[in-house]
Amino acid sequence: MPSRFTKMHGIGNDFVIVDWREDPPRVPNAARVAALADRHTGIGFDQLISIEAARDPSCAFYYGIWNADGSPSGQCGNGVRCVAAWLYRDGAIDRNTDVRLESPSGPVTVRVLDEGTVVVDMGEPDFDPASLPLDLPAHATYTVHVDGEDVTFGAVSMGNPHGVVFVDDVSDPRVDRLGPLLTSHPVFPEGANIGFAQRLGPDRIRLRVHERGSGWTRACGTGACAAAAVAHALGLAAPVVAVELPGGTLTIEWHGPGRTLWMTGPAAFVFEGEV
Ligand SMILES: N[C@H](CCC[C@H](N)C(=O)O)C(=O)O
Repeated sequence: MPSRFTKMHGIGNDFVIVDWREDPPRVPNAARVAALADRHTGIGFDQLISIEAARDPSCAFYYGIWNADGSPSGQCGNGVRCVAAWLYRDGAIDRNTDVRLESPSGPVTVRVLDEGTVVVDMGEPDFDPASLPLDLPAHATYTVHVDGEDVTFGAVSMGNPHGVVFVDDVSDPRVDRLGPLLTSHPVFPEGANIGFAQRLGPDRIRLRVHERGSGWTRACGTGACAAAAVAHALGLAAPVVAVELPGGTLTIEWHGPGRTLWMTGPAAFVFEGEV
């Protein structure tokens, strides 16, 4: 990978952004990504994100996403806000203007409100187990046996797979135990990001997410979208929900099937670097 990078974060979910717009598409070496993600011996990040030339001519740019262990992801909600803020600061896109960007799982539309706030049309949440992928027949919720107990979750794809477990208290040690076990549970053949959601009211959810490939993160944008979508689908949430993650709060708006979902939140620059 080229040596220059920008360190950014979206409510504490941190990224190394690399500019590969002039380069042919490539897949970074997983071991190299994992070495750079190491917080003691590398740069440290939850996800590596590349900005590349669009492959879909209807989109302005493409972005690629790799987890801290080097595995690829189809989508990243906090990351796409950082990509939009990066492109705006670079002069490549305008503010208050809808711009289509191409993710590995298809297009999303971003609008930079100012350099630090971005709203994203994340597309329609997909509850089809086949597209998650989830190795169970379609249902509103699913129950699996994990570590001696039955755990019930809702599941949705936001371009990447999510399971959402409603709990009374996200700080319960049970959450710490179940996160890694569910992420790698055989019902998710490609793994999943697992959100533990505490409903604080119809318009407020507290959430912690154990991410596939990156572990516990301070925030997961697609996890916030997934929690709000599952809560709305189960009749537990209003269309506009504030999702409180350990690193900050995102606003998620979804009006139900046939509609796309909107995520609004911050994007922050940390430093420029070279390796
Ligand atoms: N942190 C990201 C999600 C990364 C998802 C990744 N862990 C996966 O393998 O799907 C977000 O803000 O949406």
